[in-house]
Amino acid sequence: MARDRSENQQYGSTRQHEASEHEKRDLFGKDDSEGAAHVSDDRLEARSEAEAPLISDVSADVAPVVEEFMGQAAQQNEAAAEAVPETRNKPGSYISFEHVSKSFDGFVVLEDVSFCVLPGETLCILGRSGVGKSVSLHMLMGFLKPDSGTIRVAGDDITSYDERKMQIVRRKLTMVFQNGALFDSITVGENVAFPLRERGELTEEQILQVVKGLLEMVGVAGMEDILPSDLSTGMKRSVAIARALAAQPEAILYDEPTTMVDPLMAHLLGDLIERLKQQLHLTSIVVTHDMRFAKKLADRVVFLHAGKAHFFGTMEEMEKSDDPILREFLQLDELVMPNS
Ligand SMILES: Nc1ncnc2c1ncn2[C@@H]1O[C@H](COP(=O)(O)OP(=O)(O)OP(=O)(O)O)[C@@H](O)[C@H]1O
Repeated sequence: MARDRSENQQYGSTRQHEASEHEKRDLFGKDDSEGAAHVSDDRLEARSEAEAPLISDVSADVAPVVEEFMGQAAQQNEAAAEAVPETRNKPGSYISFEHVSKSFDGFVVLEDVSFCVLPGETLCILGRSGVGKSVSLHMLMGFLKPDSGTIRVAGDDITSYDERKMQIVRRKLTMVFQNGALFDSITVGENVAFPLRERGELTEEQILQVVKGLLEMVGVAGMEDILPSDLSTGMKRSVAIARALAAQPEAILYDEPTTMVDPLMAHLLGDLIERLKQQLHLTSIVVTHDMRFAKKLADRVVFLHAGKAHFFGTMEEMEKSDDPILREFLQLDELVMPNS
């Protein structure tokens, strides 16, 4: 791995996080529109900082089972990182796009695009509307195929994989869609239990415990019996993250996680994604328009523009760049989202 893992909070730490009264007041003092009304004080308290151990949000009655489940996930992700072959004595990428091109009916969306994501790293894909950010995620998931170029996941060239082989890749790589893509006719609990039941490794009692713990972890405790249609947009995304975690993936792709949620919910989702990265060593790709979100999460960013990967590097490098296209994008963002 590129980064010293000892710096990262290991999953299952016993350090308990307690938000100070001051921190709590700060959170509630912020602009609080639609989604915040659905989030209780208790949930916010335990999740007000990215470094709070995930297990600290889980009830004592289910903590042992959840801790074992998440410990397995963390170990699996470390092993996956080790298994990626090195490239010229450097850590190999977990995900890579190599000279990828994609057109629809002659309309070029991506042309010779290359970027990579190291194991355990978070890459943000940035760019204006219609530049191919979602198309890139859909190609990674195998919903679309590139016209040319190579896409690799966990060291394997998946470019020409058929649906059967892609189903195996999707056990390692899962996507959290903007609308959550939950099954509307079954409850939140059944949605999260779905991947656990498919794997068939846990007893029914353990499944219910893991579901309860995962929902607590993502900030929607006690929502097991609710239908997805009764949840706010932000809560649907939280449940979608819980369902993704239930599948114990090695990497998660997030499509616009902060679109259509209020600033507080965006902050909570950002903290959650950060904690999953630090504590489960999950590799992540986040498509976002939200530069503050990208600054908070990204190890590196790829900026798509006019079909090309116009920039690929750290956020700091992007902000320092005097490239006129990057400057225009960053200035537009400052106009749209002035510092509060
Ligand atoms: N299945 C498809 N068939 C035809 N055109 C498509 C298909 N999927 C995407 N496109 C086109 O590809 C272009 C890029 O779409 P994409 O959804 O990746 O944009 P984006 O960068 O994610 O934009 P936004 O930020 O607005 O979501 C758009 O012009 C879109 O209409």
